[in-house]
Amino acid sequence: MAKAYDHLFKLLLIGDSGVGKTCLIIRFAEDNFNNTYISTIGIDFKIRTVDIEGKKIKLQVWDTAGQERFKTITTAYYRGAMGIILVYDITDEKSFENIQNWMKSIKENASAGVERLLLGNKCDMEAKRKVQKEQADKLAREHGIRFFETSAKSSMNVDEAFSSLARDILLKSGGRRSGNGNKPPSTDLKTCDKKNTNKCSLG
Ligand SMILES: Nc1nc2c(ncn2[C@@H]2O[C@H](COP(=O)(O)OP(=O)(O)OP(=O)(O)O)[C@@H](O)[C@H]2O)c(=O)[nH]1
Repeated sequence: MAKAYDHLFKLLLIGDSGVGKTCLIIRFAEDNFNNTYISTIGIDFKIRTVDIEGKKIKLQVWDTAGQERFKTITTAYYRGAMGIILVYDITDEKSFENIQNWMKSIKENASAGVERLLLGNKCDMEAKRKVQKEQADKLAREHGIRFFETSAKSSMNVDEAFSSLARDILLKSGGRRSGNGNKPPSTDLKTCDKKNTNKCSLG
């Protein structure tokens, strides 16, 4: 049987607790949104295959817990990631200030040359905005990475952000990556149950 995809890319979302990492992944993978907040415990992933430059790219998107107490578990997953998405909440200045710490954590734990992307989430909450777009634009420029403002709630820029990261990885790899390159700790596991558990089942 023909392979259902040309490339498998592993992406990882990091950022403070509550910025909307899980919601962004759910919007991207399932086109859904829930206002209820259940903090992620440990790590989880979802899958969606997208078409980029005529190639079928299977994206395995890993969700990390933002809480400090899970740091040892979550940083162990940085190494196998081909792309890391740093998320802050545009209504929460502290989550933006902490991006510098998350950048440092990437430097310490991820593979050299990992593609990075900055997202300012919850851009549907304009009235509560604390972080100006220009500040984030500047930070992204300083680090030489792309930046989008997104809303997991309204869908704004969610597909665009994931696709742009996947495209950058594809271009960087020259389309040479095989399906099982950079294997993450549980890449042979196909499904994970919902948030709040870190249990995966064999696919
Ligand atoms: N208005 C609005 N609310 C959002 C958006 N994204 C997430 N939220 C809300 O923010 C809260 C936290 O979202 P999560 O996705 O669970 O946050 P997280 O970053 O995964 O948090 P941890 O698992 O603790 O690291 C939830 O109540 C969501 O409904 C968004 O784009 N707009």
